Amino acid sequence: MPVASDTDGLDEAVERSADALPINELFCSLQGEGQLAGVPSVFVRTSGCNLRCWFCDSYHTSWEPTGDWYGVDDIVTAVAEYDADHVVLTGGEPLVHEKSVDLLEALADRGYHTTVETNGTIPVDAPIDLASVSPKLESSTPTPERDPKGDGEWAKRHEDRRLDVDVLAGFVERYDTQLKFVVTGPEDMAEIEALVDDVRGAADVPVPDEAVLLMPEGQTRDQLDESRRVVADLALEYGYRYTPRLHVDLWNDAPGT
Ligand SMILES: C[S@@+](CC[C@H](N)C(=O)[O-])C[C@H]1O[C@@H](n2cnc3c(N)ncnc32)[C@H](O)[C@@H]1O
Ligand SMILES: Nc1nc2[nH]cc(C(=O)O)c2c(=O)[nH]1
Ligand code: SF4
Ligand SMILES: [Mg+2]
Repeated sequence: MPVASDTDGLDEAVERSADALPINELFCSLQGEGQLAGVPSVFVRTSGCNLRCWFCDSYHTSWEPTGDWYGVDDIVTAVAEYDADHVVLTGGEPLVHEKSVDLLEALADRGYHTTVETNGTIPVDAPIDLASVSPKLESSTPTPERDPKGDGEWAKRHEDRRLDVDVLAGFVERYDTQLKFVVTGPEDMAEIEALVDDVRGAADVPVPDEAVLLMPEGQTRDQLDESRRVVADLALEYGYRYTPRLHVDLWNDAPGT
């Protein structure tokens, strides 16, 4: 069923989020992205997002959100069916849902290592072992030409919301954090450099270059064949870290991977 597309509206989804989480999918795979790439992990994908990246690889959590509502205990039970001690909470944007904090607390109580995949626009206080923050660049904005659904109706809202340096600095200060940028080409680098500088200026802890990850844009193996080498060369040139999209390399765009 359709679920929250945003946190602004007083729709049924937001009311329901008071006692449950809208889950789009829950599966076990290898972490495909970032510093824990290759680690067997259970993925809990919530539905609903406050942004609309034109390239979103999880269309049915953002542009057309769908999912079913589950209580935290039921989610923990489903996670425990798998033989993995890492859990990745993702979406959609998991932090639009207050109940994500309860889920993270329940997972931490049971000894799981938790990663949260987030766009870094919503502050949170929760037991998070790795904050995998993916700040959204101008190249993510759904302009009329790039909008996968309409004629750019979301462009302004996306632009207004996509970056908050103080919120990003809060993640860096509070959690072990990786800043994982989706790179569409060399034109993204000036914005990445300026943003990393701004976060360094706002945070009272260091942000080492190895915590800044460049990830090629691409939802399919064919798309990554075009982008991964360009982005790897940019990582070498700028001294940042490259991250593959291992799951796409291995399983292309198959669901549940
Ligand atoms: C679907 S998002 C969900 C979490 C959160 N909303 C976010 O954007 O970080 C999960 C990860 O996939 C990345 N991503 C989404 N679409 C992508 C694409 N077409 N190519 C590369 N990475 C993509 C996001 O930047 C994020 O790091
Ligand atoms: N294997 C695999 N690794 C991932 N790392 C982050 C993902 C995400 O969608 O947040 C993801 C995903 O969807 N699959
Ligand atoms: S912020 Fe994440 S879930 Fe939301 S549209 Fe962008 S990539 Fe998709
Ligand atoms: Mg994914």
